[in-house]
Formats: sequence, structure tokens, C-alpha cells
Amino acid sequence: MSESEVPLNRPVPHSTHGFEIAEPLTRTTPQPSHAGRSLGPGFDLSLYLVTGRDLLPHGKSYLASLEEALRGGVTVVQVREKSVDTAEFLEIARDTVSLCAGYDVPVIINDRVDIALASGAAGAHLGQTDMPFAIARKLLPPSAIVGVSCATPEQARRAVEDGADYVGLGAVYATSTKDVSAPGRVCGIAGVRAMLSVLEGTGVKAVAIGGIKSTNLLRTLHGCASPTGHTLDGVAVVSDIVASPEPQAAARRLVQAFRAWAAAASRGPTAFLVTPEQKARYTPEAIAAAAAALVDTVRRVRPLVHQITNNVVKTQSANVTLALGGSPIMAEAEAEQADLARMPGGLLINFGTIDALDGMLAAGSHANQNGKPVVFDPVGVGATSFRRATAAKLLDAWQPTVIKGNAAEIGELADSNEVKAQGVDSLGGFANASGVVRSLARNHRCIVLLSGPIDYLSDGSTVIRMSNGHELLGQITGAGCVLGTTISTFCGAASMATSSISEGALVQGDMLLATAAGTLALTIAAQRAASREEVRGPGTFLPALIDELAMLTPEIILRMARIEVELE
Ligand SMILES: Cc1ncc(COP(=O)(O)OP(=O)(O)O)c(N)n1
Ligand SMILES: Cc1nc(C(=O)O)sc1CCOP(=O)(O)O
Repeated sequence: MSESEVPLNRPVPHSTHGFEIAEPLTRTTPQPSHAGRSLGPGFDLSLYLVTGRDLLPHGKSYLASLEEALRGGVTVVQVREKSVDTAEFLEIARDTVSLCAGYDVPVIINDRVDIALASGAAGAHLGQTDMPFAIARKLLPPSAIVGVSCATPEQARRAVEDGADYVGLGAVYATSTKDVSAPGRVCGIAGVRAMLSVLEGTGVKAVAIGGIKSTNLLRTLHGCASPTGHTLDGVAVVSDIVASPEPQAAARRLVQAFRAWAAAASRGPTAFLVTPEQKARYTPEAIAAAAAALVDTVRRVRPLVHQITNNVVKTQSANVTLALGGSPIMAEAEAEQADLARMPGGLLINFGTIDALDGMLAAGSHANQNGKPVVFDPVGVGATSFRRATAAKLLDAWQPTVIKGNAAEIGELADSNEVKAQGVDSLGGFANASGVVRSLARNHRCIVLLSGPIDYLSDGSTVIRMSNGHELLGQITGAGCVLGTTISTFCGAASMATSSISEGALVQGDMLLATAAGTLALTIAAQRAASREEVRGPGTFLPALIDELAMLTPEIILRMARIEVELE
């Protein structure tokens, strides 16, 4: 839908929200009694504005800013006042109810049930240390909407039992609007996911709150979902709207992005990755054909392949990128990540030596903002608790498009101890590798590749098994790392070359096929390199591998690809 087609809020003759306890100061039209509840399950939390008068830009009045935000498409307004006396709070609440009534937007009062009652608002929002839910429910009319703040699954469970209409989940990110510096107070994307799992099937709606902006909205929505695809009903925002000199434009950006994403998410639990039409095309022949075509696409579009990778493999990775036809850049400084993310292509984050954590955090976030695919290689993630914590931090900061790893690394991220690690290598494999990759892909909402003698690839639904490769790959250092390079090269090219735009998607293009292509390119080139006459062992294998990558053709892929598909 184009910007001009998105329905924005327009003033309406009189409101249907709010219960009639006291008439707002400026309203002349009588309100229907207890109409707030008539919003019932249908109340629209898509863009939930929480007010913050102290953040208003100089010269902008509270009501002018609020009205602009309403015109921009805000769907619920919460009056949050932390430092005024009761009389002033009531006056602000009444003015807010009166203005919002004109846009048919319900008003919720933060913390204060008495103000909710006296102002004729649609309901109240309660924190964990505010009035107990049961008492608030008793005091408020049955029509009132009552929301509860939650930061843990336990609190979410309690809110469901109590009968909350919705919950505010957060803080998702750090924010300067409110002090959330206490340990564990920022629950992150992973925390919101855990709470959404609790809410599944309960009918209790959810918004996320804390540090949400138009720049991280899509990443937040994409990541905040339970493994079965239970997602947010909206986002609650303070500063991104209130502190803006143009609150209408700020609200419009947020609500449009939310609606585009919600339309995509409604197509199914893995529709964030592939459409049903794409899925129908996942046959071994079609996958080989797509991978073959992408070999030429890489050479045509020459993706910039930005790699933050470990010192052991940098030169090798750059040479592999060049051999395929991509353009490598190994840039780690935090300060250059925003500029680099604006250049089309792919990003690889390989944390083999974790030298550039700030660069990794910034690179992924900027890539998400610019729709660039992010390939994450959590090298040796189970080896130390520092690596485990770093992986969790990175996965909270940005959304990977692809996670690739060996059995020990994938097992660690999947909370499985079936496979043992030895440093950055793994010992053994999974009894049900397809199940492991499928479930990890669902949990992390991304493509997962488990590399090994057979490579298992999944988008959370389909599993693709590829059995090309050669044992010499296991005898050179960094074979897994250069697999990350070939995948990010193909993902970058596929995202640049796609002609069909999927609204609300974090990355354009079929990343499952691109990951398959990147895997096949390396493993088939390895087979060909190993069969060369001059190759006597690992020392002669590596240059031959780079030669074979440079000489790869679509026909070679079509002839040699060994692919099986398991549809769910
Ligand atoms: C939608 C939404 N979610 C969470 C909060 C936080 O409320 P609370 O825990 O009561 O903290 P304060 O806002 O009172 O500081 C909220 N207000 N809205
Ligand atoms: C009011 C509030 N409650 C939070 C919670 O975690 O409960 S975070 C928060 C402030 C959100 O402001 P901004 O959108 O400017 O980051």
C-alpha cells in the first residue's frame, strides 16, 4: 500500500470509547455509557502512544503534538504523568480524553484508577507495584480496559490469570525515557519471546515497550514472536513520537511499518521468511536451478560482502569472495558501520575471535535497518561462557537472516547437549538433525544451516539436505568460516537482484535458496578441487578450491548438486 493510501486517523463527530463517569472539561457531546468495553477484543493496539510531556520539543504544546500524532495514525493513547499533582493530572487526562474522542481513539490512564474513573478514560494501565489488579478491576466499570506491565514470563502468567485485557512487555531495549538500569530490567527480544509464549491462546493482547523507534521497529516485530508464531498486537512508543518536531510523520512511519509487517505475519508462522508460493517451488530440481542461476547473479551484481570475521581466515575469506565475483570489505570499526550498511550486499558476522564486539553490534543493527541480509557464524559458541553471553547479546541487538554453524554450535544455540564441542570443532552429530534445524529456525525466526558431511538447511518449515563436499574441507583451517562467506555473498546478491518486493519483510529475496546456493557453491567446488591431479593434500587443496570457485558455472551446479527436500 502506498503512503497516501494508508488510512490515517481523521476527527470523528463523537467518540465510542471511554466510560461515562465524569464529563471531560471540553466535551459537549454525551458519551455512551461503558463504551470502552465495546472495543472488546477488537481494540486496536497497533500504535500505542504513551505520553511524555517533558520530552516535547521546544515550542510544541502537549495538545498540538498529541493531535498531530492522532492524525498520523496512533490507535491508543496512554496518559503517563509522573510528577504532577492530582488536580493537574485530572485536567490533562480530561483534555486528552476530549481530544482523542474526536479521533475515536481510546485513552488509558497510567497508574491511577481514580483519574481513569474521573476523566472518563477507556481504562487504566497498572505496573507491578501499582494498585492490585483485582481491586482496580472492581473499582473500574466492567467496560474498562485494564493493562498490566510485565517483564518476565511469571508476571505475564499472573496477568493472564488476573484477567488483564492486554500486557505491556518490556523494556525491550534500553531507553532514556525511563530508568530501566536495574539488572534484568531490560528483557530483550528473547524476554518478549518467552512472554509471548505464555500468552499464546489466552486472548490477552500484547504490546512491546522500551526503546522502540521506526529504525528498529521491523527488527523488533520480526524477532518478537513465539516459536509457533504468536506475535505482538502492537508497539508502545514515547520518545520516537513525542520528542519529534513532526509527530504526525513519526506516527505515520510507525503505523505504516506495523501494518505492512502485520499483513505479512498473518500469512502464517514462517511467512516472515517465505510466501506459500515460494514454498511450493522447493523441489530438489528447482533449488538446484535457483542456485545455478545465482552463480551468474553474483557475478552480475557484484555484491559488497562486508565481513567482520576472525583473524585466522580474513585473507582466505576475501579471496573466496573475489573468486565468486563479489567484492569483499573487512571493516570492523563501529563508526563506519552506518555508512557500510547503506551499500547493497551482504553482511557476515563471524565471532571467531570476538575482537570487534561494538562493530558487530552496530553492523547488524544497521544492516537490519537497511534491509541487508545478516549471516551469523557463532564460532565455538559453546566453548566459553563469554561466547555464550556474547551470542545472546548479538542476537538481542539484531535479527540474523541466517545462522550457520557446526553441530556443536547449533546444539549450543538450540539448548541441546547431544553433541559435544572440542574448541571450535564438534564431535558427533544429532539423531534428528532435521528437527534441530527446523526448531532453531522457528525460535530465532531465521534460516538455519547445520554444516557437516550432510548440510541441513531450514526456514522453520522446509528442510533441505545437501550432501556435496569433500573430507579435505575438514583438513584446512576456516572451512566453516568461508562457508559463511559464500552464503553471505549469495544472500547479498539475491537480496540485490530480487524483483518481487515483500512488504513488511526485513530482507527482500529468497534467503533459503540463497543459503542453499552458497552452500552448494563451496561444497561442489571442494569436490572438484579435491579431484584435481595437482592436489595432494590440504596445502594444495586450498588454492585449488579458490580456483574452482572462480571457475564455477551454473551447469556445474546443475550437474553435481545432491539435494533432498523434507516438506513439513
Ligand atoms: C503499555 C505500557 N507498558 C508498560 C508501561 C510501564 O508501566 P509501569 O510499570 O506502571 O511503569 P510507569 O510507566 O508507571 O513508569 C506503561 N506505562 N505502558
Ligand atoms: C514507560 C515505559 N515503560 C517501560 C517498561 O519497560 O515498562 S519502558 C518505558 C519508556 C518507553 O519510552 P521510549 O519509547 O521513549 O523508549
